[in-house]
Amino acid sequence: MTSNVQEILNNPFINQGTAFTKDQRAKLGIEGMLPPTVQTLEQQAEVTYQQYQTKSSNLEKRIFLMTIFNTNRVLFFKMFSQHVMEFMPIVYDPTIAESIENYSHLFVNPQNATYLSIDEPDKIEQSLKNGSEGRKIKLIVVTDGEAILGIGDWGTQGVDIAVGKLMVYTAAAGIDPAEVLPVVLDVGTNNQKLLDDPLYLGLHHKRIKGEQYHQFVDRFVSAAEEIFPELYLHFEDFGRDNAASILDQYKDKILTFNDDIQGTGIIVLAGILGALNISGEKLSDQKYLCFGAGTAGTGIAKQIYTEMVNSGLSEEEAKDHFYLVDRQGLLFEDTPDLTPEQKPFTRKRSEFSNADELTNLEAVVKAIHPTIMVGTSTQPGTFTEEIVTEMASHTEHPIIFPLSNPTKLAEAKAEDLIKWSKGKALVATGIPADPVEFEGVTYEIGQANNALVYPGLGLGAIAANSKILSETMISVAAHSLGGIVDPSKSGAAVLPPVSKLDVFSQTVAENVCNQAIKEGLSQNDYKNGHDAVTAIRWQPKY
Ligand SMILES: NC(=O)c1ccc[n+]([C@@H]2O[C@H](COP(=O)([O-])OP(=O)(O)OC[C@H]3O[C@@H](n4cnc5c(N)ncnc54)[C@H](O)[C@@H]3O)[C@@H](O)[C@H]2O)c1
Ligand SMILES: O=C(O)C[C@H](O)C(=O)O
Ligand SMILES: [Mn+2]
Repeated sequence: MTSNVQEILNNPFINQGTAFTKDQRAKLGIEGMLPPTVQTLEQQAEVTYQQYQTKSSNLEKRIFLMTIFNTNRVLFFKMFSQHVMEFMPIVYDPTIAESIENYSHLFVNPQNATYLSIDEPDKIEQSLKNGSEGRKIKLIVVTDGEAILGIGDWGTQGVDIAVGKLMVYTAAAGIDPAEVLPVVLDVGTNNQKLLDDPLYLGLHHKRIKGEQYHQFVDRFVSAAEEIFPELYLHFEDFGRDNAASILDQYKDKILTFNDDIQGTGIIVLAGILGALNISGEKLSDQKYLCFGAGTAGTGIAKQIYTEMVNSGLSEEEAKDHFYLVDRQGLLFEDTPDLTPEQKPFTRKRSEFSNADELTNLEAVVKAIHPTIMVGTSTQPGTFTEEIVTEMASHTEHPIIFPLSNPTKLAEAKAEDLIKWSKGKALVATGIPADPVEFEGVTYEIGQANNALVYPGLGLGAIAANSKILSETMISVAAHSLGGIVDPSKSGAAVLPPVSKLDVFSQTVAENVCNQAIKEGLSQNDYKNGHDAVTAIRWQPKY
């Protein structure tokens, strides 16, 4: 049995370590259990950051930060707030990919996550209660690990994406870390390497599909809604066969969000609006090419289509701006194996004299002359020099977003895109990219990663205790990201910088919350978004 005293120092939600004052130490009965000098949070953050700097690899840095996270949440988030730009790629994408791939072998602590097994569905309710330990959970990030970033199926090891996404929620938008719960639905894995590894910590069987899978997901959703009545339920990295159908099943009934579909849709729309602000062009003049029409690719296309319709185009007119390319090449009405999300954006073969040849990206780019090309294909290096120069020869300001994560999967590097297009391309990448120097101009590269928007969106929806997440709340979020970048400056980024993440998350949250209030979706008494958001925003302090 653990004594109460030990529980205090082992509970990251209440532990303050060396910052416990003499009075607190006496009251809590922990005198003599810490060195005598009482430190300030600032001193703790300083000494911990010094230790962090001695770690040489990014993975070691992440592992070190996780020990702080597991020991003392306030200290962890204090440091995160002081070093946002530096910590984002360590805590989150791309380093998180390495941590997921090696999870079972690196395991030391479950990080207050909840692990649900499809083999024991009767334990869902109790497991959620155990995991939350009486905390009032308002935000769950759940994954089933099937499509982690672009690295595929990692089974139970995918839990780290839920943990990492939640860390960014708190760092960016001040969601109280005691009110969140990372959840993994372990339904098996088709990753043979994991199945063959006796040390793999998840279920050692293939993924269960069909009715049993859907019942398990539904039972989890019902239990979570029942146990945590004010819940915002965030789905992350589900596979292409399930992500959109699960969202459609719940989006009009509960407050839920799919990050890969909606979060990515919002950030890419915001990036395109930023790019058009720089080029002075109109959205309705653009030709949009999606490369990799899976969960994210079709989610983005739908968001941009919705924006076109909202700005006055008919549905038919708006659809005519889209071209989707997947494994089969350009997607036509009669292409085999279309997903339900791809179908609305397919083309007619009769539009092209060489339709049968449009089986690869280069041929499609030559045939359609896109002005926007967004990569969510998981295929590295596929935005080649030939393709980019061809695109740039037909449009003054090609908008090119290689979004596949992590770094090793990106369709192109920002530096190459700027160079190949002779500085014409307006670029954003999924992972952080350094500024690019080209012919005397410094090009800032925006990060089109849903992390720039999901925290503010969630904070706004939670502050409103909204009934659902409406399309207009989503659209408001996309439009909130303008204004921070000065588009008249040469080489300006298409999106605001991660260094201002906390500032624009607040703007997004207030606007989203106001929209919920306006639509009558809010279930609390606040009259405006500013008050509602400010009231719940958590700060790292003792
Ligand atoms: N930057 C961001 O915020 C962000 C957000 C979501 C996803 N992503 C990235 O996008 C990528 C895709 O994620 P997803 O969740 O949509 O996965 P997904 O599996 O649903 O979609 C990938 C799609 O690419 C297609 N594809 C595979 N090989 C191809 C090829 N050779 N040519 C054309 N298409 C091909 C697949 O058939 C599939 O439709 C991942 O790398 C992910 O990290 C980035
Ligand atoms: O996790 C990220 O970095 C973004 C996105 O959700 C992805 O799946 O790639
Ligand atoms: Mn994702």
